Amino acid sequence: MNAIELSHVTKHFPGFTLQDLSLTVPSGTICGLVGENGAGKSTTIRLLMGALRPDSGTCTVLGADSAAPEFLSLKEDIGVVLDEAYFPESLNALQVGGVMAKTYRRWDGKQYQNYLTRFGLPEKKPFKDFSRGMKMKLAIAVALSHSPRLLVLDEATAGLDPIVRDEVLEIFNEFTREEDHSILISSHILSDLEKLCDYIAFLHQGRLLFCDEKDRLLEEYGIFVGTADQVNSLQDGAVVARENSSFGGVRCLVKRALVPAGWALERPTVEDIVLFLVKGAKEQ
Ligand SMILES: Nc1ncnc2c1ncn2[C@@H]1O[C@H](COP(=O)(O)OP(=O)(O)OP(=O)(O)O)[C@@H](O)[C@H]1O
Repeated sequence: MNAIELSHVTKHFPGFTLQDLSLTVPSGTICGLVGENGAGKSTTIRLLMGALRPDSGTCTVLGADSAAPEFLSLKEDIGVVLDEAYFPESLNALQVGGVMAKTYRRWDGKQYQNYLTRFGLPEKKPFKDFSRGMKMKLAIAVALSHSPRLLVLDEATAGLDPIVRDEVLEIFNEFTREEDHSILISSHILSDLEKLCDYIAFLHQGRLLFCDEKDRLLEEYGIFVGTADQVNSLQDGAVVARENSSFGGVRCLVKRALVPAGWALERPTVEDIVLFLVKGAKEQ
C-alpha cells in the first residue's frame, strides 16, 4: 500500500503552476521533497493535507482522497509539522499537552513528556516566548505524540541547531522502524535528507524532475573532474551539466552508464545531483 499517492495533480496560482504532479510514497518509507524556493513543496503538502484543492488530479493519503469528507477522520493518523508552528501564544507546553489530550483519542501524554525532556523544552514558558527552534521542537513533540502512521514535515528541521537536528533525524528514523509508518519531509538541508530518506523527489519550477530511490540515484550518477577535451569526447547524453573547476578544468555530473569503463568518477551527494540538475535545466 502507498502512504501517499498524488496522481496528475495540477494547481495554478498567478505566476506559478504545479504541473501534472504524480508521486507515490510507499508505506514504510521516507521520502524527501527537495526544490528551490518557490518550487512548489509547501503547495504540494497543503494539497495533500486537504488545505488546498487541486485544479485537477487526485491526492490520496493513507487510502483516502484528501478532498473527501472521510479524510477528516484520518487526521489522527497524520502528524503534521509546518514551517511555522501555530500554537496559541499564551499557552505553555504543559497546557498545549492538555489541549492535545482532549483533541486526539490516541494522545500519549507520557510520550509527550519524554519529548519535552529530550528536547529540553521548558514546561511553563508561554509559547510566545519560545525561540524558533523551540517552537519547531514543540510542534515535532506534538506530531509524534498522537500515535500517527504518517508524518508530513514541511521544513521541520529548519532553525534547529545541528545537535538537535541530528537527534530529531534519529527520532524520525526510529519512527519508521514500525512497518506501516511513513514520512514525507521537505527540507533545504539536503545532507539531512541524504542521511534519512529512502526516496528523493525533486521539484523544479512546479514540475517533478524525478522521484527515485536515493541509492539508485547515487549509483546512476557520478562526478567527473577533468579537462574540457575529455568531457567533450563523451557521448551525447552522458553529461548532465558542467561547471568550471577551480584548477582550470571542468567538473561535471555524468550518467555512469554512458561513461567509458576505466574513467575515474567520484560519488556525488544528493546536493551535487540536485545542483547540477537545476543548472542543466537552466542551460536547456
Ligand atoms: N495561496 C497562494 N496564492 C498565490 N500564490 C501562491 C499561494 N501559495 C503559494 N503560491 C505561489 O506558489 C509558488 C510555490 O510556493 P510554495 O510555497 O509551494 O514553494 P516552496 O517550494 O515551498 O518554497 P520555499 O522553499 O520557499 O518554502 C510560489 O510562487 C508562491 O508564490
